Amino acid sequence: MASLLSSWSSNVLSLPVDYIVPVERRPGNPVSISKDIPVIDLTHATKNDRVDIVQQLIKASQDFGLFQVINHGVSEDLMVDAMNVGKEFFGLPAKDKERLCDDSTKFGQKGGKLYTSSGQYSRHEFKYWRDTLQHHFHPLESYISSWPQKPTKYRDIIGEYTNQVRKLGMRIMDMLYEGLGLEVEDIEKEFDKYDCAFSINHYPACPDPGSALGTGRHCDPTLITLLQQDVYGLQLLNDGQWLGVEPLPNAFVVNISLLLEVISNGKLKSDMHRVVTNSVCSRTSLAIFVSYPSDGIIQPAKSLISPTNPPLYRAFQYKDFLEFLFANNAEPEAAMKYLKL
Ligand SMILES: O=C(O)CCC(=O)C(=O)O
Ligand SMILES: [Fe+2]
Repeated sequence: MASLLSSWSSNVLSLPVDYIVPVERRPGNPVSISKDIPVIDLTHATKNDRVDIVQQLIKASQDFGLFQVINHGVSEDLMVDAMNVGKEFFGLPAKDKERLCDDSTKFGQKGGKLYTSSGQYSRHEFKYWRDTLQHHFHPLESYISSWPQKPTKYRDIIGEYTNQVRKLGMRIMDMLYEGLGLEVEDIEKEFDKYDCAFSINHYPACPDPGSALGTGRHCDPTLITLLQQDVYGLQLLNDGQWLGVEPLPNAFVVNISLLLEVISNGKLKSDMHRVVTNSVCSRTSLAIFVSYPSDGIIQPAKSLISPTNPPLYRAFQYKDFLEFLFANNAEPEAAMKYLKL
């Protein structure tokens, strides 16, 4: 297993050659922060304004495949604590982290992963400038004992954070289904079937941001992803143009992901995004991925299909799709070819 970037990157003055991205994949001209990406206030989402908010969510999902939400109900203090604990984790001495990179630890056996660059380190022709800690969290009692023990507050804070953000994800899914006209009897029951994962991504300051990437362009293979970010770096491809996603205090970025594009039969679009680095400071992001269990069958919702609205995507078992993505380096074009009829 390759050594974590956060254990050595502060000792290098120039970008190691295996991190140099081919010219056509480099960040290119500076991308400015877009003021067009919708920021949706959920304050009154349970009251009279709900219909209006649902419409805003659907429109943003169609126009950008990405939006931000504010006044979402997740405690702001908790957001600060979770971000701090994520930073502290990557600031730990190398020996405390590298232990978790070994799959044979309790952490690895429970499906937790700590890796550098991407889950496919050895297969990539170049490396990404990032480290990631990822693990499951629901139901909490099944996973918490395998989570990192350092920082000492990690389990308490991330346990409560994932619980609250999962609930927010559930509310957003509920509203998106409502906007699509999909009947879901009991979102809480439905959501209990959903598989959720949590990631902390850490992108140290980079000696040559123009030649490197934090995360390559991709669409998430989930239903939705909720993301908290502290420093600029996330970019969204919209109408062939990269747009910068503004880091807003106390906001969550919500990505519409591939499974929701399929279920909505293309009514909602998954967004393609990437992460660029900077030379001044590190960047940390916290992500909650909401998706199906791997044995689930994904297909366009029956109620959205009619003779005039034929299915545009095929039915597939989620785990087959994940295997396909793995074999194809998560290339967005290959993913679309797999999904579309
Ligand atoms: O760090 C970010 O802002 C985004 C990371 C990401 O796209 C992912 O983990 O899927
Ligand atoms: Fe992503």
